[in-house]
Order: sequence, then C-alpha cells, then structure tokens
Amino acid sequence: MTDWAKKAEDQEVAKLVDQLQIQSDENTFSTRNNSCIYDLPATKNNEESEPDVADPAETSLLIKILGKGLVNTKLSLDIQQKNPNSPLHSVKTFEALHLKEELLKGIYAMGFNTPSKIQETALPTLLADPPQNMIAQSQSGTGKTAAFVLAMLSRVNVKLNHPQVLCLSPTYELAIQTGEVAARMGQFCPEIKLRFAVRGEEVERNQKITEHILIGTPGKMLDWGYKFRLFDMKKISVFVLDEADVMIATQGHHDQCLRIHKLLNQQCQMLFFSATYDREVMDFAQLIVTEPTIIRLNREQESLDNIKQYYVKCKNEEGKYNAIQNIYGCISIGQAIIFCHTRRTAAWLASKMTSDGHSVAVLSGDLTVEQRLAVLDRFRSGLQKVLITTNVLSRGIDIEQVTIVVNFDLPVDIRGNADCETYLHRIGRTGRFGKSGIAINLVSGDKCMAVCNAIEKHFKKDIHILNTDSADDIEKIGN
Ligand SMILES: Nc1ncnc2c1ncn2[C@@H]1O[C@H](COP(=O)(O)OP(=O)(O)OP(=O)(O)O)[C@@H](O)[C@H]1O
Repeated sequence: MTDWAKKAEDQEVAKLVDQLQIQSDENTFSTRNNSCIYDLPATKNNEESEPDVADPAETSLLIKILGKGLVNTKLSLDIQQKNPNSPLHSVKTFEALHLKEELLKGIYAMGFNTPSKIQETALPTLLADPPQNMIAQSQSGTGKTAAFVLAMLSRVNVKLNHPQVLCLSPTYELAIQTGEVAARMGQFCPEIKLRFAVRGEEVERNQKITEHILIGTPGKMLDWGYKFRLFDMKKISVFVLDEADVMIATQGHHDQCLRIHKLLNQQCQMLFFSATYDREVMDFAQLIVTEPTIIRLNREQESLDNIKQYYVKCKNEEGKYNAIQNIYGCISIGQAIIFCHTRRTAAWLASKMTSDGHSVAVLSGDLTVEQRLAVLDRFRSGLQKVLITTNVLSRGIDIEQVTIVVNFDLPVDIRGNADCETYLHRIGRTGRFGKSGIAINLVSGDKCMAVCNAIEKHFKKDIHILNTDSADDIEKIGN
C-alpha cells in the first residue's frame, strides 16, 4: 500500500492548481497582468459558432480538483427501497458502522468526524451482509467517493491474493483521484493492495495480478480481465461504477461496462454512484443491477427563492453589450458570471470588454482542463471579478462569492426552446449555501422574450423587468 499510496500522491492531478503556468497558445489565449485576453481568431470555425457543451467527465474532474471540503447539501435524499432485506437505518457516527479499527483510523486521519448525508444513508446498506446492490445519487462533493471507497476497503479478504474489487471511472484522471482517496483511507491497512488499471500501467506477460483492488478505466480493465486473463472476473465480489451517468451515456464506455458486467458472477455486489441520473440512465442501471437499493436526490426541493431574477430588453447584441456596460459597476462589486451560448460570443464579449478596460476572465470549451483550472483558480481567488463562460461551466462548479449571474444569451435547446434545466443550473451558480443572488437575463427580439416567458412560467417565479438606463433600477441590483 505504501508504494501505491506514494504513486497516487505523486500524480500531478491533485496539485494542478498550484503548479499551473498558463502557456500562451498561438493567438487565442494569453495572460497579461493576470487577466486572460482573447483575440478573436481570424477565421470562424464551426465549433466556435455552435453551442458550447461541457464534457461531463472533464466537468467531474474540475469539480473534484476544485472541491475544498464537504458540500452540505440542502436537498434531501429519497430512499427507494427495492430489496426488502436492505438495512435502511442510518448511522450518525462512523463507529456505529462497526468498521475495522484501521479503517476508522484512516477516516479520522482524513479529518472526517461524522458521516455526510449520503454516507449516513448509504453505508449501512453498502456494508450489510449479505451484500446489497445499490444505485445512489447525490450532488457533487457530498461524500460519495468516500462512501464507496470505504465499502471497497471493507470487503477485501487479505488472505486471498487476487483482485476482489473493481472500480471503474470514465477517465484516467478520475481513476487517479479515486485511487488517492482509497490510498489515504486505507493508509493503516498496509496489507490491502491496490492497483491502477489505466493507460501506462503494464503487467508482465504470464503474470497474474495479485492486488485486491483494481481502480481504472473500462478499456484497460477489459484488456486485463478478459483479453489477457490476468485475473479472474468471476472472483470479483464488489463492482463499483463511479460517475455512472457518464459511463452509461458514453457509447464506448457503455458497451465496455456491459461486457465487464456480463463477465462478473451473479453474487457480485453492484454499486452505481453518480451526481445525476436522467431517466434513460436510471432505466439502464435498473436493468442491469438486480434488486438495488436506490438512493435519489429530491430535485423538487431545489428552489430559486433566494435568487432575484430580472430581464433587460435589448435591441440587439450591441444593446446587450451596452446593458453589460451599464451594470458593470454593480456586478463587479461582488463577482459575476456571464453565460454565452457559443465560444465565439464568449470570445467576442471578452475581447470587447477587455478593450474597454474591464478585467475579465474567459472560460470555454476550447481550453484544456489545466487552463480551465487556472482560470477558475484566479477567479475564485478574486483576482478577476467577472467570468465570461458558456454551458461548459453551468453545472456543478461552486464559487461561493458569486452574487450575480448574467445570461447574455438565454439557454435554449437545439430547437430553440427554453432549456429550463440549464437555466436552473446556471443561475444556481449564485445563491449558493442559502445566500441571496441576482440573475439578469438579456433579452433581444420576440423569440428571446418568448424563451424568457417560458422560463418564468416553468418555475412559477416572477422575472422582473430591469431598465439598465435607469439609475434607480441599477441601484436595485447594487443593493
Ligand atoms: N464525512 C466527511 N467529513 C468531512 N469531509 C468529508 C467527508 N466525506 C467526504 N469528505 C470530503 O468532502 C469532499 C468531497 O467528497 P467526495 O469526493 O467523496 O464527494 P463526491 O460526492 O464523490 O463528489 P463528486 O461527485 O465530485 O465525485 C472531499 O474533499 C472529501 O475528502
């Protein structure tokens, strides 16, 4: 374990934020005096003028790296019991779980005193005998990884020298992150051996894998377990699918996970964890996990009560820009995020604001994960007050001090209809942790007004008109 733990710690991922040095990348990204300045590329390409979308695996990685401590969710978890044998009591202490003493020591050494909501709900079922299957959902940063890692470590029989636990992640970096948690939590259990099944890791020919826990990506896991028969899939007793939504929704991963799943034996404990599940993903999960205990987030409780919403009528894009100019003084008192539909609009807006002397950061899908981390890190530390972005940032990334969200473009789906879910995610970037926040929607044209009306109707919450030419109105948002 010690070597392995060291290896995990050597990985650069967790230290990216500290180590990053932004490199100038041709003419598209440069840093001057801590501000990122976009120069519009000379030629348009399709990606820039199409809606910018987030890669869910990259978003998960960003959230994990940026996450500092536990997020205390306001939303409750619904337990939908399927298996009558499931022990559905919850625990208020880690002691009540009757864990091995070494594991308890590991938990405390990580600074955990009491279980989080998902942990207190899931752990009794995860650790129950006979083992129970589970499909669990809880927001990012609420302690899911720690919950299933504890289950993985608890199930290992160290007397058997072969893999017993498989944990699949969608990417190399996410697998490394999970491995780091396992290494830390198991630091007092030196007899438990872990191994990464990721690119770059090789096993000598004709050698069998003897480590107890394998954490990796589906392709490598299939190679090792099926193609090269380096371990016996039938001897796996715990199978964890982390980021289940990404795994199931991504075609290649989906097929590989299914193949792995088919090679496991019927008694293997199946654990699926994710921050979100849309209906298709949940249907699929329920199809392949027998009699699961299902823990789900109660989304209906999500409310916009503490966010005041406004719309500003604008003639055209220039009009929207003028509105931003008018409110800039207010929005830069706290911190603001401005959402655009495409990378191109984000780049145009950033360049225009920069040339007008405003210090803005910009983050869109053409930046690497490292560049995004650096931008977010500067924004979170307050070096820049305004962040211009796209849907790449709409979900999951919390920046506590954001007080204003501006929709330069309202979120729409491919048919041009209101995308209410994305709207909720975007404006949910403010008003975190019960604080009050402001959302300002820039509306130009009848179509856009119809989208704004549809959003208002959907959430049954008033969106008030704001005249950015009126000092009185500006004062409203300033206070
Ligand atoms: N019981 C606890 N007490 C204190 N801190 C905790 C506890 N459980 C987890 N944490 C910490 O909270 C942070 C988030 O936990 P974790 O990564 O397990 O969440 P997650 O739900 O898996 O997030 P994601 O959806 O991003 O994968 C981590 O820094 C972790 O060390």
